Amino acid sequence: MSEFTYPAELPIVPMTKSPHATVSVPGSKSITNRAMVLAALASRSGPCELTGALRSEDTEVMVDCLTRLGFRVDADWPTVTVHANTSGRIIPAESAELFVANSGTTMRFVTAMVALGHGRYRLDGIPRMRERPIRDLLDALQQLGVDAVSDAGNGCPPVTITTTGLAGDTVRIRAGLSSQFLSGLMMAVPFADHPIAVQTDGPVVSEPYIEMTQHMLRQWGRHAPRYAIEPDASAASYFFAIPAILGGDIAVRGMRRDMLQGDVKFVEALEQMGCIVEHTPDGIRLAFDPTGRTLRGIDIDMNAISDTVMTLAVVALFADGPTTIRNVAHIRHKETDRIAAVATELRKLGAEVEERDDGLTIHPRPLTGCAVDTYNDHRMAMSLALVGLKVPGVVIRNPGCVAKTYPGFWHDLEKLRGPA
Ligand SMILES: O=C(O)C1=C[C@@H](OP(=O)(O)O)[C@@H](O)[C@H](O)C1
Ligand SMILES: C=C(OP(=O)(O)O)C(=O)O
Repeated sequence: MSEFTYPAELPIVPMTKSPHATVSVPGSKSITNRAMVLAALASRSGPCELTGALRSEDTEVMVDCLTRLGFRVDADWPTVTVHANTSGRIIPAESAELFVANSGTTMRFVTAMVALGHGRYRLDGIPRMRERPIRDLLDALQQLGVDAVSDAGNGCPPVTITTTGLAGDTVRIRAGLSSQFLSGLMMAVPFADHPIAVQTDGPVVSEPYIEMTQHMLRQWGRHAPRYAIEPDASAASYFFAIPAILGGDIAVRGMRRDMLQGDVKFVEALEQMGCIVEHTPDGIRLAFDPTGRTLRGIDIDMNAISDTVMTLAVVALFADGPTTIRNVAHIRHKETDRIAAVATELRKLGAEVEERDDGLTIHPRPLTGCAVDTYNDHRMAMSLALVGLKVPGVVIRNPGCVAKTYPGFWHDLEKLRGPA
């Protein structure tokens, strides 16, 4: 991402006034990457123009993968056009070497997608991607007659998919480590040349993403000539958290309670802590008036909205009692082990944190600013920055890691301060 460059360390300057602002966030990563996959798979029926797409590392690797697979994709961000596929094959290329950096959606969705093709495809990513699970998806593809293997034999990328298309009429898949295995399979099977029933085996994490996939498949039908992408609800969580910490109010344009992204429910967690949520025709406004009151600590199951765990953990530092976050064991397999990472960094800032296999309890304590590590995790960086808006001396290491889903984050945060 050449548009934004950041130093190795970014000191966060506290905000001296409570903000009163309306902000816009970029398009949803999850919807952008699903829309590109569906547009490509449906492109034998015609082209598709996506509007409001997110430009970030996770979506640029998706464009690159589709291009290497022989699809014609023009990215004129935030508009992406997937041209008609006239190759006569569902996956135009018969072989490809694909690199997904650390994009879980791209790795899992494209692995399922290429299984529809005829040929041999290899997918790899950065070292952390080589530690992120994919075995359950490979097992499902094997049931459908595909030679789908983890090259190192450890159930993680790189993966090699050798295929002549999907065979069989039923498949069972586990999605207890990541819902992306199931979403990827659900997007691929409707494009097989015969019906295939998908069944789940055991619990499914991050359920709202499955609903998103189902909903988008219905919206697509055989082919969608145009598709508008919602703004990113996970990105909005950082802005909603600011008035919870500093008082004031922030509205995020385009947020709606009925949007496709489950993470819009993050505002309900803040509401439980004592914030006021207002739904307007333009978006959602979050307000908190700290005069004469404090934020309440809460006990919450965040399985459905786990990308916002770190945002909530940071807000919890400023509550009047402990906050317990439960049922998110799967976030140990994301950009980093997020339970361990957030516990370590919040302790550095002075909080008392109890870490469990599937969550954590944060006990607010007096905080002292310091340099914090972000583990090359965009959400660690964006969440920890919020501490620095209140506590002097917070320095974010490797702030550039926000490029994974929100390259303009630091710029948008700065805009909140208004003219100097
Ligand atoms: O399907 C998706 O778009 C996503 C699903 C979630 O992953 P898991 O299912 O691995 O929890 C989420 O964390 C990720 O950011 C995006
Ligand atoms: C977990 C995330 O991404 P992914 O799994 O798509 O890499 C995220 O964006 O927080």
